[in-house]
Amino acid sequence: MPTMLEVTGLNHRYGSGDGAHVAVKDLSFSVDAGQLACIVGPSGCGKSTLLRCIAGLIPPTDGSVSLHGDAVNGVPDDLAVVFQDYSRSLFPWLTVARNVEFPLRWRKLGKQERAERAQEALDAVGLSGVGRKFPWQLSGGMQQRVSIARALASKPALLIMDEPFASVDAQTRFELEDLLRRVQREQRTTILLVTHDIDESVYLGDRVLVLSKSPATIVADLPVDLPADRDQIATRESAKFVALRGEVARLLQTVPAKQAAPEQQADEDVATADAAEWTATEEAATENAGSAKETSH
Ligand SMILES: Nc1ncnc2c1ncn2[C@@H]1O[C@H](COP(=O)(O)OP(=O)(O)OP(=O)(O)O)[C@@H](O)[C@H]1O
Repeated sequence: MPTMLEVTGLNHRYGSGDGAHVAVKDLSFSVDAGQLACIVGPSGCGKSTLLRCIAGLIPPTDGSVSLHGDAVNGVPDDLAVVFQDYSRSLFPWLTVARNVEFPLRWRKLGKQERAERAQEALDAVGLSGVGRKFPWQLSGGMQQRVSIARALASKPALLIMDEPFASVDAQTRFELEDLLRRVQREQRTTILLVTHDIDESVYLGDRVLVLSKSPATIVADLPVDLPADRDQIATRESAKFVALRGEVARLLQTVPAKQAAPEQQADEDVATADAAEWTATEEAATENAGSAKETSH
């Protein structure tokens, strides 16, 4: 598969002098066309900064980003972003169909084609009949589907997602994860998705990039060797899934420490506690599996 995204020697520093904060350090990776790469890292490590640099929203202090071989300087036309907060990303005064069509206004497309593209995107996310409603008439999960439809309607070369399912309930989250994997495979969309959720990164990803504590750098790039067809119950119970999520948790638990501001250290402690909890769960699961095997003998 050709390379869609290439990040080379990326650095980003906020401010200068004594008050400077290095958020991203010497970060390099690439994503192949059609791949879904998940990024997981401790809270405050620099994930959003990395995404902003990749999306061309802020220029990196050093290093480069290229999309299908073209250097990114400013937001590329063929890039779409889905944020966590769907309620602030949709226009409440526009219908769902108009929201989905909105970014297409800057494309050289006729009115009819814009409407067709919007309908196709709504069909793809299972919202065929709601084009005439307003976002506030929909549930949170449906609103996030509209955001995804809007991103897909522009047929982006790269879809960037920043914690897209963090604001919905667990059941809706599962549905949206399955929807995303289905749409990604059907449309061969290249996706870079940031999540705090270790399980989600393994369930969704073709690979998982694990970041260090701040400043963000890559500590591991793990291929997810799970079948392409995933199931919320069977996949999460499989030995491969449990092993991978344990590996990610361990990596997050042992990422190198650094001098952190007290409030940032508190956030990092929460992320590390989460990772420790997963490792403990995994050990318990492994022990249970072991005793189950022993019992069956
Ligand atoms: N505009 C800014 N000016 C100065 N410092 C900033 C700015 N934006 C972010 N930072 C700092 O850069 C570091 C990384 O922030 P960033 O938001 O990229 O992390 P994150 O991993 O996305 O955080 P979270 O997991 O909480 O979403 C943090 O210490 C943050 O305080």
